[in-house]
Amino acid sequence: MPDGETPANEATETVATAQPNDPATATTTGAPEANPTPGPDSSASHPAIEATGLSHAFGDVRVLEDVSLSVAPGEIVALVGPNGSGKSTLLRFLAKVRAPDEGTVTIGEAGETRVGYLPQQPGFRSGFSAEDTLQFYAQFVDDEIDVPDILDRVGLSGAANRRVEALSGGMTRLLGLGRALVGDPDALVLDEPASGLDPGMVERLFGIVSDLAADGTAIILSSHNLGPVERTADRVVVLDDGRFVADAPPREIVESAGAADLQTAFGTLVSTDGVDGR
Ligand SMILES: Nc1ncnc2c1ncn2[C@@H]1O[C@H](COP(=O)(O)OP(=O)(O)OP(=O)(O)O)[C@@H](O)[C@H]1O
Repeated sequence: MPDGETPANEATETVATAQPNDPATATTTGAPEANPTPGPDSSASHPAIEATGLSHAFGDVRVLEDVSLSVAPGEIVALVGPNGSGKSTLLRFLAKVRAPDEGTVTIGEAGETRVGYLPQQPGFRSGFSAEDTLQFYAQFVDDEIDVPDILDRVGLSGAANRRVEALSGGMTRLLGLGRALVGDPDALVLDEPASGLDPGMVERLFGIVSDLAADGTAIILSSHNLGPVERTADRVVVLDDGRFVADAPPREIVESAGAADLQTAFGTLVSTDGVDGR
């Protein structure tokens, strides 16, 4: 890495993801089975992330109207909704990258829970390799970080020495996931982690998520990939028009909609007339 330069992300929102953490523990990856994780840790006394009464507007565009949500350790919560329904906005609040007009977000107990955040459009400073980039973030963590292991987990071992500006869109997203994993965070906020990934990498991505949850990581992710969401998530929260129109295990949502699958149920729950003007 050239002296005096760093591969720090140019987007301020993502700088907040690098937090002093414990060393990463090894996890395995692979295609997810149907809801393969043991599920949320119901014995945990505190949610990893708790949001209460969040409301927000951009000018006269009301984006969120009094939404509340909690994510338990080991739980996978999928946030789904039409384009422009407010998912990214809510996830920024949950990651504490930005504050809502109203409401509170509490992360764990006494500020001890560490959060990794993958923004919808992760950005990296050009001129540095994928490995150098993760090494940069690893220096902020007290313990030694196995960067090659993180690259392997997100499927980027073969591109470790490639400059970030030469990564494809999907590879850039995987590097963003790798950055979110530095330091083995207790909670992960992932904004469309599967976007732009090929089908094999989508399966791998949800496999990584399942493995992390099985190790106790609380995960909330947004996704338009409703097949993997239905197979992987413990709970699906459907956001439409600034409010939650469903918050239940995927099977319950499908059954209560009398649908064959989550994709079909989604169509009955939200307006699909196109992006609204809220
Ligand atoms: N910084 C901003 N300034 C003004 N309006 C914003 C801003 N960020 C988001 N919005 C508006 O808030 C609404 C919700 O946007 P958001 O990005 O949260 O939706 P989303 O559900 O993540 O959409 P998508 O699925 O397309 O990514 C949209 O109407 C969007 O135009």
